[in-house]
Amino acid sequence: MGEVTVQALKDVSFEIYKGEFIVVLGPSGSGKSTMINLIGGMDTASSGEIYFHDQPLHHVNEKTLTEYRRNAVGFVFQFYNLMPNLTAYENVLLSTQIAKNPLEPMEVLQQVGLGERANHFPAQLSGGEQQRVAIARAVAKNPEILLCDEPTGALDFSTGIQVLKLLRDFNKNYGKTVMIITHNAGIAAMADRVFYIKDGRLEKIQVNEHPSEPEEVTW
Ligand SMILES: Nc1ncnc2c1ncn2[C@@H]1O[C@H](COP(=O)(O)OP(=O)(O)OP(=O)(O)O)[C@@H](O)[C@H]1O
Repeated sequence: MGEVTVQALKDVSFEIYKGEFIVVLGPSGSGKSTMINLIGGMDTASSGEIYFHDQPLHHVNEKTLTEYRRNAVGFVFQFYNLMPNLTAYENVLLSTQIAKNPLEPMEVLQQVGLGERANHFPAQLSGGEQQRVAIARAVAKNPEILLCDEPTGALDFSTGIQVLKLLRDFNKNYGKTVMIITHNAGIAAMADRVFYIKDGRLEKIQVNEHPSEPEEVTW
C-alpha cells in the first residue's frame, strides 16, 4: 500500500486432506481471509507455492485459476452475496450452469429446507434463509472444497447452528472438504483440525480426536 508493505501471511505451510472439516481461528487482521482467498484462487501469493492435488495454483494464468474456482471450489460468505434480482432457485441454478458436474438445484434447495421458498427473492427471505440459499448455491456446484468466510457471523445462535449442521452434512454425506474461518472459538469443537492464525503466522494446529456434533457446539 504505497510506501507501506503489509505482509498478510508469513511462512505459512500446511496440507489439507480430502474430506476434512477444518476451522481457522484468529483475531481480526490476522490473515484468515487472505489464506482462504489464496486457497480459493481468488488471490495470488507474491511468493510461495500452493497446490490443489498436483496442480500448482501459483504462477498460473487467470484462465487456469478461473477453471479451478469454477470446478473445484464453492464459497460461502458472511453476507450471503446472493443476486438480488434472481429467486432462490435461480441463484442456485446459475452456479450449476457453470459447473462441470453439478447437483440438481431443486434437490439441494430441498436439502437445505427451502424447497417451498424456491421462487422467493433474497429480500423476501430471512438472513438465515439467505445463508441457506448461499450454501445450496455453493454445494450445488458439487465442488471438492467448500470455503466459508464467517458463515455464521451475521446470524443468531440457533440459526448459526442450523447453518453449521448443513456444512457438516455436506462434509459427511458427500465426503467433501470444508474449511470455515471464524472469530468464534465455539465452532472449533466441530473441526477435525483447528488452525490458529496470529499476525499472519500459523501458530498452532490442534487435532480434535472427537469432533463435536453441530448441536453440541455453543458460544
Ligand atoms: N488488499 C489489501 N491491501 C493491503 N492490505 C491488506 C489487503 N488485504 C488485507 N490486508 C491486510 O492484511 C492483513 C490480513 O488481512 P485479512 O483480511 O486476511 O485478515 P482476517 O484475519 O481475515 O481479518 P478479519 O477477521 O477482520 O476479516 C491485515 O493487516 C489487512 O489489513
